[in-house]
Amino acid sequence: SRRKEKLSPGPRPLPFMGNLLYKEYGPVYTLHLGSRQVVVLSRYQAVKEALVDHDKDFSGQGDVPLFSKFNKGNTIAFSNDNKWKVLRKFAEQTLHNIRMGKQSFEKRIMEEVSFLMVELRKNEGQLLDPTLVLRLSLCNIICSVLFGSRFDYELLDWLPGPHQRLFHNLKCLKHLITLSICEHQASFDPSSPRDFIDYFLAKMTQEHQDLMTHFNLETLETTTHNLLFSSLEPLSITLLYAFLTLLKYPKVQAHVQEEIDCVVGRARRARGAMPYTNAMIHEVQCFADIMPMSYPHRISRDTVFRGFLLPKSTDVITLLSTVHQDPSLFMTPQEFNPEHFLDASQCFKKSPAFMPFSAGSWMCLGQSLASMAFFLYLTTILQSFSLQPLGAPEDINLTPIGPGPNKIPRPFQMRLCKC
Ligand code: HEM
Repeated sequence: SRRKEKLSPGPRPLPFMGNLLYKEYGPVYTLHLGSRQVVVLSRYQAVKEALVDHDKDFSGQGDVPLFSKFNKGNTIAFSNDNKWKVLRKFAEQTLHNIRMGKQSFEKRIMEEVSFLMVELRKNEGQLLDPTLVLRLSLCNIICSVLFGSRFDYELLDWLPGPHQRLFHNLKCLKHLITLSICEHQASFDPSSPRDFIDYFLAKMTQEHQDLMTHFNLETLETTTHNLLFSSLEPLSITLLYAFLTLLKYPKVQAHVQEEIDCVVGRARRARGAMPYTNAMIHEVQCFADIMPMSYPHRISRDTVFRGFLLPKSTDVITLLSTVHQDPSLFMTPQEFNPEHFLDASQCFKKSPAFMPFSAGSWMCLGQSLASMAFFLYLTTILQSFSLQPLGAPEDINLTPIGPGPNKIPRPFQMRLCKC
């Protein structure tokens, strides 16, 4: 009965969260962040029940003031109900069309990997901090999907100001997008869309008489920006973590290389044929756990969840990191162990607790692009090079730097040695 329902318990106020709080308060608790109350969900079962089984109740957009200020609710993440549905559906369909099209994801990624390999070969045998070159390369993949073009690595070297500005200065990115949209308009052929911007322009033409349409130039700018901004950081951080982890665990690296040698050349580079490599990539993503929580969501109607009343408009945070460390689903959650994703016959085994991209209807839009990029980057690089650390592997520190919404690996250098 409703009388038994109570607000979820929780500390007040506490500046941090995670597994410690789970131990004290269980999988559902309330945090008081200034004047706001936020309900926090931990571990696989509660997170999955909220994001997948109760997705209609948890379907409101939470608020992240920085984003709302910049995008004014005019994009996919952090837009209102109806706009989110329309833009999200369009973006999903468009990314699917591009993935399956003549210039598929795979072709775009492999083209970029070949440029990266030329750059890496120039550094063979030398100490290299791979951060910048990887970022540029991954940025080019996203640019290829969104704008149909890539930047020359040398050209980027000549851009004024530190490179970080290109990635972090929101206004600078917006300017780049505006320029690209103008170029697209000048060469636009509705019968053969080349990239995300062309698909959006085609939709704008289709709906130009609809006064209520969400498809206009301003939304095109903010949505393209949203896709660029949401993708660059997680893609490069994950790949850097993959390198760092392979440096720390040379046996895992050797195992992956054996599998590559055995499969590539005989068969197409395919994830299905490379279970250990696939397992390693899944494990890196869970272990690195670069986005420890999903974006905030909001309860869309009064909801009873696991015996607690969550009133309409309550903000909810799901702690993905507690899913990745859930001992009921991972044998050794504190250790890097690709066996988490292998069965007794060493075949790849999915885990329901694999949630780096979150789950349910809010799940990351870029999952298939990101997964394909990790696989093709890692297999191509490890086919040609073995990665060697600067010091002893056991001294490599995998703990992330600083507090912040994302976990970022410590800067490192490595040597690429020809296999
Ligand atoms: C390793 C790579 C990536 C990781 C770990 C990652 C992770 C995530 C997570 C955890 C969310 C929040 C989901 C939620 O609120 O429950 C998210 C949302 C999102 N991601 Fe990614 N992402 C990655 C790459 C990408 C890429 C490549 C793209 C673009 C092609 C992308 C576009 C987005 C967008 C647009 C959203 C907002 C979705 C919405 O609100 O409906 N992400 N991502």
